[in-house]
Amino acid sequence: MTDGIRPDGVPTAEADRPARHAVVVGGGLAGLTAALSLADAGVRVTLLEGRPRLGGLAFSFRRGDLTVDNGQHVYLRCCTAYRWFLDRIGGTDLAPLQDRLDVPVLDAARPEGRRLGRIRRDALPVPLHLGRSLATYPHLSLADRARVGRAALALQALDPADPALDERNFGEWLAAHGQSARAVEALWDLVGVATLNATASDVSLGLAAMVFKTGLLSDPGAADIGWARVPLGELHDRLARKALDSAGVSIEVRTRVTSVSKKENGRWSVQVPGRSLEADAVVLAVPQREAHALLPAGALEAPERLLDIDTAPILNVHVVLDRTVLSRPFVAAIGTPVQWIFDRTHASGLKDGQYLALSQSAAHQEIDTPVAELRERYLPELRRLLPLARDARVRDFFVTRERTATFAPSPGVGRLRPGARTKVPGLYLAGAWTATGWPATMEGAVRSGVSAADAALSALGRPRPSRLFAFDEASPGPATGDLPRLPGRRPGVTGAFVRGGTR
Ligand SMILES: Cc1cc2nc3c(=O)[nH]c(=O)nc-3n(C[C@H](O)[C@H](O)[C@H](O)COP(=O)(O)OP(=O)(O)OC[C@H]3O[C@@H](n4cnc5c(N)ncnc54)[C@H](O)[C@@H]3O)c2cc1C
Repeated sequence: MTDGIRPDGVPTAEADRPARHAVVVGGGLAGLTAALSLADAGVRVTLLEGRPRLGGLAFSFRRGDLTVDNGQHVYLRCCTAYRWFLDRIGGTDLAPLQDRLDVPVLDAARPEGRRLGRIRRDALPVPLHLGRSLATYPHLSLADRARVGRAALALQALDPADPALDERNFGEWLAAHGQSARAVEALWDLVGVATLNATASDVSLGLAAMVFKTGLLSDPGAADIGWARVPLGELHDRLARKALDSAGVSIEVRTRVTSVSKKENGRWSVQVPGRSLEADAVVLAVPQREAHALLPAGALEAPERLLDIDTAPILNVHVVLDRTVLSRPFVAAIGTPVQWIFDRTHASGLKDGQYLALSQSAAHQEIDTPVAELRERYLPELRRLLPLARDARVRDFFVTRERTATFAPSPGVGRLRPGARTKVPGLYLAGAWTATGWPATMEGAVRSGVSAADAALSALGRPRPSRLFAFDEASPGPATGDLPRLPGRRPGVTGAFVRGGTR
């Protein structure tokens, strides 16, 4: 008998003894969620993070008087787990959602005055909620608009959990469904590159179907956009730390875990420089390469698969100007290398002028380009897109580069992503790269943390805390085992809107 669990999976009296200790490795959103969830269930939790701060890939830093996010982050109304997380840490009001989806899209190639298109929704049921917006979208021809409508209906009929779809290529599927290069640029990639961090030709059809069905074709309000009106660090570091503290989690930053091993007494030993911690359960909430390095032998059937999960970069170009040149909180762009522009002025603490962040996803070509070259490329584009920028003085220009921002959503990636449970009792995996059914997002990270906590709690014989995020009953939640997902089982997605309260 191991870890207080009989072979038939029933917790023993041993498992019920108080103050079981769990160590969570990694203080990104997955680890924060796992730690909070375990502590809420009465488990004694230690959270170990290698960096000096919490928040993982979604963090802030200071640059002079500015507080800068490493990269613009948004979420959607359908991101019910991330919304639960915001609520749990007391951050909901600091990262509100739009009342209704409204994305201004500027086409730099069109004459000034005729550049603006809008992707908006109205209150009609799906798919009619986007019908009016599509019918009047100026960046597509009439014929393209009709073909987009037909492709959307075909997409709606796909089952994203079908493993065969994961092997197929979204770009090829779009071409086979009559989508022109223009439709891909002005619509499918406009949304897909920002959410999946890859262009359609590099994306698994299963993941693309998941994103478009969940965001645009499931519930009228599903794609309403939310973003932090404060620096990310305010949410994912300060408020998360406060919530962890009051839940009794012991937090150690600047503490890098070097190995994890099972002891003869059945407990776990977690090695950090100079000492080791003993635990009944360990959650590895670190990126896939780090997880591979820390996994003890036999923990996964094919651990080398983790190394085949590729990564994709995101570049953010930050421009501080002496005046306001963009009157909206954000715009998307086509006909230019610029992808999305966000107004960061208020969140950064800038007192006068305007601070814009250009969020450049799937930035393989530019991730190592020198700042001076990026400046030469992006300032003229900004001036081309935003007429008021032409007379503005640039006060500061800098870039942030995240080389491994997300896992690459390539065809076939689904079979590489393990669930929360490993083959060794007491050791669990979390991270946006695990088998959540979602692309690499804050939502996926939180869902993975909940799944890992669920798996650990059932092994420790602890009841699930009532305040823990509930995967919808119609969809049992992400796969927790190291097993291939079954056709027809879309974990945590089909019912994702039920709690969302859309309007
Ligand atoms: C620029 C950028 C823009 C993005 N935009 C969006 C967006 O708009 N919307 C969205 O939903 N998502 C977005 N994402 C993705 C999102 O940030 C991630 O999917 C999510 O934050 C991943 O969380 P995680 O906990 O799985 O992993 P991570 O954040 O990578 O956390 C892992 C943690 O483990 C720590 N660690 C690693 N090894 C060890 C060790 N040995 N010991 C101790 N600690 C260790 C790391 O320091 C890190 O803090 C973006 C990401 C980037 C980089």
